Amino acid sequence: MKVGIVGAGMVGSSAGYALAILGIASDIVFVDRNEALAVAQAEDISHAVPFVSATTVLAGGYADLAGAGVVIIAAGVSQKPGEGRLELLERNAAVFRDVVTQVLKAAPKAILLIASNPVDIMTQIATRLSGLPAQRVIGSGTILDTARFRSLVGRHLGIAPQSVHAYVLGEHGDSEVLAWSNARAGSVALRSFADQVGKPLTEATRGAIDDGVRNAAYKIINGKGSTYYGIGAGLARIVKAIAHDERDVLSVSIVTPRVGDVTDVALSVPRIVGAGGVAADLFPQLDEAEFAALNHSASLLKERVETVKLG
Ligand SMILES: NC(=O)C1=CN([C@@H]2O[C@H](COP(=O)(O)OP(=O)(O)OC[C@H]3O[C@@H](n4cnc5c(N)ncnc54)[C@H](O)[C@@H]3O)[C@@H](O)[C@H]2O)C=CC1
Ligand SMILES: CC(=O)C(=O)O
Repeated sequence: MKVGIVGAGMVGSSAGYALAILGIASDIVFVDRNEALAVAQAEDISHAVPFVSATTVLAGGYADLAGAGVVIIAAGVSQKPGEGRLELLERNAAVFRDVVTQVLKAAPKAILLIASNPVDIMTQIATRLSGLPAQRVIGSGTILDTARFRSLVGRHLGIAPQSVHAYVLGEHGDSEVLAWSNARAGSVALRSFADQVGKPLTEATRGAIDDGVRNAAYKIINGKGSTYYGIGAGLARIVKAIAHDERDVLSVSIVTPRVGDVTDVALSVPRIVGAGGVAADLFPQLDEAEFAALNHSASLLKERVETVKLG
C-alpha cells in the first residue's frame, strides 16, 4: 500500500521510518511545507531500506499522494516544555484548514490517519473538513497511552507488555482514563495475576503507573524536546492493520455517536481496525469511577471542539 505522510517533522519521519523498516508500505511519500526537509527525510530513510525492506521512499507535493491508501497527517506545531496539548488547538486547526482539502483532492479514497495534537479534536476537525464517514478519519488517539500502560504494567509484573490486555480510554491527554477494572494479564484478571506472581497492585503502585502514563509526554518533552519514536511505531501499527485488513482491536479515536451522555465526540475506545478503517466500536465494562471519568473526558473534548470555527 502507498502511504502519504503530511508533516515530515519528528513524528512524520518516525512513522515513515517505522513503516519502511517493518516493510508495511510499498511506497511512502512525504509532503511538508518545508520541501527541503521532506526531501532530506525521504532520502535519509531510503538509505535504511536496503538493509531491511523494499519500500520506495520519496518526497513530493500533494499531487504525489494520488493512489495512497492511507495519508498520515502529522503537520503542525508540537508542545513546548510545560505546554498542554489543548494549547495547540487554534494553531493546528489553521494548519488542517490548509492541509485536509488538498490531501482529499489528491487522494479521495485514502483513509486519513491523524497524529497532530490535540489529536481527538484534530480528528473531529478533519472529519468535518473532509466530509468523510467517521470510520475513515482515524486519530491515533490513545494507542500510545495504551502502549505506555502495558509497558509499565508489564514491567511491574515481570512479563511482556504484549501479554498485558489493558486499554487507556477517552482523550489522548490529561483527562484520559486507565481502565484497570477490566485489565487482564494473559487470561487472568490483572489484580489476581499480580497477587499470584507476588507483585500486588497496591494503590501506590497503581498511582505511580497512572502518573507514568498520564505524564509520560511531559517528562519526555522536558528531557529531549518532543516525543516521536513511540507514536511513530503506533502509527505504523495502525497502518499495518489497515493495509493487511488485520481487524485488530486498537484504541483509536474517531467521532463517536454517543459516549455516556455526550454525543458526537472524537475519543478513544477499543475499535476493530481493518481495510475500510474502523469496522466497529467496543465499549468495555467499566466500574463506576472509570465510567464517570470517561464521561468527564468526553464532555471536556466536546466543549473544546465546539469552540472551533471552521469557515
Ligand atoms: N498523537 C500523538 O500521540 C502524538 C502527537 N504528536 C503531535 O504531532 C504533531 C507533529 O509533531 P512533531 O513532528 O514533533 O513536530 P515537528 O515540528 O517536528 O513537525 C511538524 C511539521 O509540520 C510541518 N507543517 C506545519 N504546517 C504545515 C502545513 N500547513 N503544511 C504542511 N506541513 C506543515 C512543519 O514544516 C514541520 O516539518 C504535533 O502536533 C505533536 O503534538 C506528537 C507526539 C505524539
Ligand atoms: C506529545 C504526545 O502527545 C505524547 O507523546 O503523548
